[in-house]
Amino acid sequence: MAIPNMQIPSRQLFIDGEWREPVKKNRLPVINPATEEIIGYIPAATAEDVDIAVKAARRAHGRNGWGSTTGAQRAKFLRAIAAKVLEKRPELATLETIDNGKPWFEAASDIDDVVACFEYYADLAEALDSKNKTEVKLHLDSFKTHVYKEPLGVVGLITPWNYPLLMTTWKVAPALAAGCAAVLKPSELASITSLELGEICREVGLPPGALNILTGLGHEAGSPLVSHPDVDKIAFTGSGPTGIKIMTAAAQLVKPVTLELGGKSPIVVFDDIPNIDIAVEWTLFGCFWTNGQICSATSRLIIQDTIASQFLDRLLEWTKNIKISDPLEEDCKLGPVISRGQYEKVLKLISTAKNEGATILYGGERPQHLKKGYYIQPTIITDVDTSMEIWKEEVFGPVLCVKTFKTEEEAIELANDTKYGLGAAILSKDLDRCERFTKAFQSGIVWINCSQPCFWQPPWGGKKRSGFGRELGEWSLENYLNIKQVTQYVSDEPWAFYKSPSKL
Ligand SMILES: NC(=O)C1=CN([C@@H]2O[C@H](COP(=O)(O)OP(=O)(O)OC[C@H]3O[C@@H](n4cnc5c(N)ncnc54)[C@H](O)[C@@H]3O)[C@@H](O)[C@H]2O)C=CC1
Ligand SMILES: C[N+](C)(C)CCCC(=O)O
Ligand code: NA
Repeated sequence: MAIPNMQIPSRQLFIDGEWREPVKKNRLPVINPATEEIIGYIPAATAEDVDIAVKAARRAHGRNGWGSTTGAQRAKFLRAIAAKVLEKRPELATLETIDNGKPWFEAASDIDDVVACFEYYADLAEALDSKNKTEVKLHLDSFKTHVYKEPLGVVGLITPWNYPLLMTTWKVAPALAAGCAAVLKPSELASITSLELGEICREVGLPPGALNILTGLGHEAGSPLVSHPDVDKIAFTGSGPTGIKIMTAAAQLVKPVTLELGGKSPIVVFDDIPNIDIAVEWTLFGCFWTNGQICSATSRLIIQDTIASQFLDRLLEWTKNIKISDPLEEDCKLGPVISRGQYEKVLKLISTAKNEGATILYGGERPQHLKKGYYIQPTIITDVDTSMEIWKEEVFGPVLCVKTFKTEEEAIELANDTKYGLGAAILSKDLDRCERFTKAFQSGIVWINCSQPCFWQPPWGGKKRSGFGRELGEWSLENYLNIKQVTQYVSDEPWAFYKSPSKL
C-alpha cells in the first residue's frame, strides 16, 4: 500500500451543511507531533458559532426535518458516508497520522472501524422503524399503553484526540441513526479528519444541520456547547477533570451526559499461561498500542511472582524489538505522543516514579535516534509501591508499571486498587479462574487471554472514575433516544372519579 503524501485541507467550521468562517475569525495551528512543525490551521469556534450551529441543528431536527425521517431514510445516508470514508481511506489515514502521530497502518485500521461503525448504525437505524412503537401489556383493558422511541433532539458531542475520527464516529453514527441532529466539537489537538467527515457529509447530501462540526478550544467552543439551553444532551470522551467540569455545567440545566473517561486498567498474568510469548505480546499491545494513548490501556501489569523474572526478561526483549519511527514509515509500531504538553506530562510522571523510589527497568526517555518529535521510549517501571503516583494516575503514554503477587486474593486486590473502573485483563490457562476474576474485576470491560480488542457490537464503558453510560452496540443508540410512554383511555364508560352534578 503506497502511503499518500497529503497537505492539510483548508477548512472552515461546518455549519448548516456548508463551510462557515468563525464569527471571530480565530484559527488554531495544526502541529504534526512527529516533526513538531505547523502543517496547517483549523478554525477556532467561539460561543457565537456554537449558537449558530445549535440553531441550525434545531431547525434540521424540527418538523419534517431529520428528526421525522424514517430509520430506513437515515440508513441510506449512513451507508453513503461509510462508502465515501472507504473511498478516501488512504488519504484519511495519512491525515490522521500527520495530525495525531499514530502509525499509518493503525490509522488505516481505525478508518476500517469507522466504515464498519457507520454501516452497523445504518442497520440499527433501519431496525428502529419496527421498534419505535411497542405496546406494553397492562392488567386492565380500559387503557392501552405504548412506548415510543423517538430522537432525543439536538445533541452535543465532545471527543478526544487519541482516535480522532473513530471517537467522532462512535458518537456521530448512533446519534444520526437515532434521528438526532448533532453539534460535534472534536479535540483541538486532532481535528483534521473530523472536518473531513463534514466534507463527506456535504458530498453525500446529508440534510443541512443534521451534523455540524465546530473545531476549537475546550473552554471557548466545548464549554458553550455544554451550557447551551437548546442542547438536549452531551456525550463526552476525554479526561476525568474535564468530565467533571462538563457534568457540573450540565447539571445546572439538568442536562443528561454520558462520560467515557480515563482508566488505569490492570492486566493480571498467572504462571500457568501456556505460551509466554503470546502473553508478553498481549501485555505489550495492551499498553503500547496507539503510542500508549488508550483510555482502556492495561497499564498496570500484575504478574505472579513464580514467573515474574522470566516474564520480564522476555518482555524486555519484545519491547526492545518495537520499531519507533516516523509514523508514516510502513512498519512503524510506536510513533510520537500527541503534543508537547503530553510529552512533558508523561516524562514528568516517569521522573516522579523514579523520585518516589521505583526502578525504570527500560525506557523512560526520548529515543536516541529521534531528535525531533514528541517521541518517548516504551517504558517499563518496576519496584512500584501502591502509594506511588505511577500506580494511581493515568499516564496516557507508553508506560507500563509492574507489581508481583503470590495468591489470587492478592492479585484481585491489586487489580481493583484503582479509582478507575474501565477495563481489566486476565491471562491464565485456567478458565474457572478467569471466570472468578471476571466477576471480581470492578470494571465495565474484561479481556480474557487478550487485552484491548474492541468491536462495535458489544457495549463499551466503565464505572467508578471511568465514567458512566455505554457506547457502541444497541447501547449507544439508546443514548440518543427519548423513551415516551403513551397511555390511551379506550373505554366508553365515564371515569366516575367525581360525583356527577345533578342532571340539568
Ligand atoms: N481517557 C481518555 O479517553 C482521554 C484521556 N486524556 C487525558 O486527559 C489529559 C488532557 O487531555 P486533553 O486532550 O486536554 O483532554 P480533555 O479531556 O481536556 O479534552 C477532551 C475534549 O474535551 C474538550 N474540552 C476541554 N475542556 C472542556 C470544557 N471545559 N468544556 C467542554 N469541553 C471541553 C476538549 O476540547 C476536547 O475536545 C491528557 O493528558 C490525557 O492524560 C485525554 C484524551 C482522552
Ligand atoms: C479504540 N479503543 C477501544 C482501543 C479505545 C477507545 C477508547 C479510548 O481509548 O478513548
Ligand atoms: Na496534531
